[in-house]
Amino acid sequence: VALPHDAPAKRQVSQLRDSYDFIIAGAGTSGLTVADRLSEAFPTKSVLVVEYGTVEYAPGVFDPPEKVWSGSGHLASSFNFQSLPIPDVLNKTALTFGGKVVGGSSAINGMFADRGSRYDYDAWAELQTGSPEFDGLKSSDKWTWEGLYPFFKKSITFTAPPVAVAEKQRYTWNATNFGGGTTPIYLSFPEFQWGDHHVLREAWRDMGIWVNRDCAGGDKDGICWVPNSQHPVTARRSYSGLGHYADVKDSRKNYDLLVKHQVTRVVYPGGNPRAGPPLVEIRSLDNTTSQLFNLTATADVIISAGVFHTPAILQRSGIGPAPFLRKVGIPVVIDLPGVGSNLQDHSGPRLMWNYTTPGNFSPQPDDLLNPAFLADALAGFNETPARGPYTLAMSNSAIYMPLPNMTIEYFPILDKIRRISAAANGSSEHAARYLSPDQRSDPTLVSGYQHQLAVIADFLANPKAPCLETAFTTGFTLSMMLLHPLSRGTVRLDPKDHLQMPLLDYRSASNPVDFDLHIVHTNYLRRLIQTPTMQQYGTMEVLPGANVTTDAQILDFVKDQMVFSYMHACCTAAMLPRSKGGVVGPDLKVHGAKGLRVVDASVFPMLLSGHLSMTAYTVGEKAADIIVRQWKREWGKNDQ
Ligand SMILES: Cc1cc2nc3c(=O)[nH]c(=O)nc-3n(C[C@H](O)[C@H](O)[C@H](O)COP(=O)(O)OP(=O)(O)OC[C@H]3O[C@@H](n4cnc5c(N)ncnc54)[C@H](O)[C@@H]3O)c2cc1C
Repeated sequence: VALPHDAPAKRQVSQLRDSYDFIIAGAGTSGLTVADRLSEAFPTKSVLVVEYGTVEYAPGVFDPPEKVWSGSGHLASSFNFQSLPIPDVLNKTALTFGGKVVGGSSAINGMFADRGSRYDYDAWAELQTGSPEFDGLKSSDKWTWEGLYPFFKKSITFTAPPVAVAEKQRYTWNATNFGGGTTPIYLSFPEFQWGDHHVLREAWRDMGIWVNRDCAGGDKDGICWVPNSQHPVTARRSYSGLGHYADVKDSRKNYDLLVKHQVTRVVYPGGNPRAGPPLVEIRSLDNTTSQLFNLTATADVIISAGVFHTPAILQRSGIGPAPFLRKVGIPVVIDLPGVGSNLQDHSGPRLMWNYTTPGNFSPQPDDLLNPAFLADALAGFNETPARGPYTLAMSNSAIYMPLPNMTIEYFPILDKIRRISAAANGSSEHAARYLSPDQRSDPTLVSGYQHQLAVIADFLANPKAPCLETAFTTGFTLSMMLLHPLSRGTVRLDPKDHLQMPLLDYRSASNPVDFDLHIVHTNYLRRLIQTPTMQQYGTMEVLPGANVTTDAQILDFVKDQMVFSYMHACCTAAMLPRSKGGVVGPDLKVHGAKGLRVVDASVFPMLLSGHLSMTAYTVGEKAADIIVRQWKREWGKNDQ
């Protein structure tokens, strides 16, 4: 395994070629996937990736020298965002992050390597209907579960655990759903579990939740095991900075990486978006007073700067909602209202408890305070294969619960959503009312949002499509993640300084149906406390707490304890028809622009029933396949 900090990178514009065939903005999860595939497919063509951060060592979520388990670990460099105040939730602010390093967020994330449910991706395709460019796709080219499944497999290499480990931890999986991939993005099951893990899995079963032997094949409901993105032998973090750069760089003379540079915008000479590909304007971050440089791509410019910076680059380029661009003094190149709209993230409060009759939950994180246990843990991490607590990231099992399985009273919620989705213009329930004030008058955004609400209502009615995720982490607490929020936020340039971090308006629970769902989740999950397994340890609820009983009290609890971002923001440059507020088409090309594509989590049309990295890799793989096919046709076979 190559070490990421050994990988060569360029740091000055003077080290670059005169021009490149492909230029990619952002060396993150999707961006490096695309760069790897393009440089592999076209050895005589050149690929440049421009990255804001630099090449760093990216430790796992819990790696030495850490001596106290925190569940977040010492991370590589990140962008730290604080959102604007959230009026519907006590004017609190959301905290969220993004990787600022080669590897992007795959270098700092929780290493929970799951896929969404088949219904998520089929919902994407449903939202994409109604325009010829999407409707005309053959089925393998569609952005459905079936259309993505081969790329999920291609994007990773899964290694089954040794039999003894599988038996000890009772891991189950279906190799068919993982097999075939040889890409060095490694997925594996850790050797170690904290002692309370199997207690909780038992308690989930007491609740009547079924065990799903494999959740990577699209059927994602019940109790799931989830692999971690880590090497099967060393248990070190596996991420795009390694698998799609350091591991392949030596054999790719046509693949360059420029670090410590910000892509500020793309420039269409004469402001004509049909005369592409555009120039890529960058500035050095070693010397921010230095001049701006323009780089030339002959084939495509691909923006992969992540869910917050991708819309910022587009807006600085004059591609975005025209009224906003005019307000902040940017000449409009393409009026595209969807740029920076449709922001979604997983949110929810946490359930907490104490055991009054402690059981034998050994080993527990506190054991690390014992010098002998710690010494063995540190030694185990350097053995081959690695063993012990440092092989476990944060979590690798979770429950995925459909709404009809959590409450029999879900019809009123569906009714509410459907009423909002179908309400006529002018009605007090009309969907527009739930969008931010600057978006309500845009018919494309409203129509796209109406369709999303209708799709979410169908999704929530489906007894196989999950609505709640609760992932195990040690420490007597469980997060109640709302998988398909109805609220939508925005990302906008900071009018005071366009080059700085964009402003995030999370607008959590601006559609109050999200509160209804949080209440269902809380009522449902607190039943865990009363299960025989938990009661044998005298379990007492700490949060919400015994005195919180009515829905009104639970609502107050939700507002008080809400985590606004589980670090799964998406969808701010959605792959949807323009008539539904979309930003890119099925080939990832920005609507109305030539030679400009977006490939990262921004293009997801809607949030999914899982964490995002595996889908970000997969979108990168499918996008690369589309781009390679298009340019192979264009350049002819002899040129490859
Ligand atoms: C703290 C955290 C924990 C998470 N935990 C999990 C998890 O456990 N499991 C999971 O599946 N998902 C998790 N996620 C989500 C997942 O990792 C991300 O959604 C996914 O990796 C995003 O990929 P991306 O390609 O869209 O963007 P990124 O991987 O974030 O890449 C964007 C890249 O663009 C660069 N960039 C930004 N602006 C510019 C610019 N102007 N010029 C040049 N470069 C720029 C950035 O530095 C970055 O390298 C987590 C995310 C975070 C932040």
